[in-house]
Amino acid sequence: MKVHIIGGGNLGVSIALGIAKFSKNNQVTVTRRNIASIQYLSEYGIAVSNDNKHNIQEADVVILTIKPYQVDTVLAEILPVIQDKTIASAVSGLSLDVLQTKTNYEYPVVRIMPNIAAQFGESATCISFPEKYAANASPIVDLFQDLGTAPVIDEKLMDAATVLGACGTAYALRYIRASMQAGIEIGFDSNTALAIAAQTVKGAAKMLLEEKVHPEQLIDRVTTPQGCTIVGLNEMEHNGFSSSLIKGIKTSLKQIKG
Ligand SMILES: NC(=O)C1=CN([C@@H]2O[C@H](COP(=O)(O)OP(=O)(O)OC[C@H]3O[C@@H](n4cnc5c(N)ncnc54)[C@H](O)[C@@H]3O)[C@@H](O)[C@H]2O)C=CC1
Ligand SMILES: O=C(O)[C@@H]1CCC=N1
Repeated sequence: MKVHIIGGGNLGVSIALGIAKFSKNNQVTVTRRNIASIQYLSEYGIAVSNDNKHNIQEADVVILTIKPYQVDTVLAEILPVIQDKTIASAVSGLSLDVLQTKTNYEYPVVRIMPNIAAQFGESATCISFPEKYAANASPIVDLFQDLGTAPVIDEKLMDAATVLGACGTAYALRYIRASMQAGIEIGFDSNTALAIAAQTVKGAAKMLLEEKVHPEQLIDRVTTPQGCTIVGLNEMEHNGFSSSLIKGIKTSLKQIKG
């Protein structure tokens, strides 16, 4: 499959690199208004252009990784030249209904919500589409499975998926940063603290994903009675650790829903 990504910014570039590295059956081109900062993608065999219509004719799928306020301009430019190509949108908050209205119900549409770990084959990409476009969506689901996991979900959960799966990258990184700061305070240099904190999160996530158990079952294995883990965990909870995460995630969701 040939993929044309419009919007070579943070997300567009991470998807393009992910495809080049992990999805050998697919080819990718990228456009952006100012291409100076993404010229290096050509080293990965990714053609870049500042013309959204360049390379678009050869594409099977057009992926939109632009900001919500850029959608109308881009659609006005590309719709006259893309006939029945599938449009896959990663634009946050843009529902399939609104996208279909903007495209006059004439194009197969798919909503995708990847995260920037696509570049490392580790995105959690939620996908939804109208049932009538299942056949068009199928190769897109396959592609994002190459870039991590790609569950198909009910569209009413796509905003929630944006928060949990895409914003979630930032939340996880902030946890790592806080651990690193604490690590420095208790004696490590910053590089060592970061390496330990990041690997510990990677290990915890890997155990969860492979053992498919509730996190608390693994926490039980770490918390020695009257030991140092449980007193630290309880102190964090007294200070609102879980509560602040839950409140933050709900606030992010409110922001998307407007
Ligand atoms: N950054 C992330 O982690 C994620 C972002 N998203 C969504 O993806 C979209 C893009 O987000 P980012 O990549 O962070 O933004 P960004 O600002 O880094 O990327 C957007 C890119 O589109 C380009 N662009 C703007 N107008 C254009 C046009 N007319 N033609 C071609 N290219 C144009 C810009 O130059 C920019 O490079 C947003 O809707 C965002 O909500 C979704 C999931 C994760
Ligand atoms: O912060 C944002 O609005 C975008 C959507 C998901 C990740 N970044």
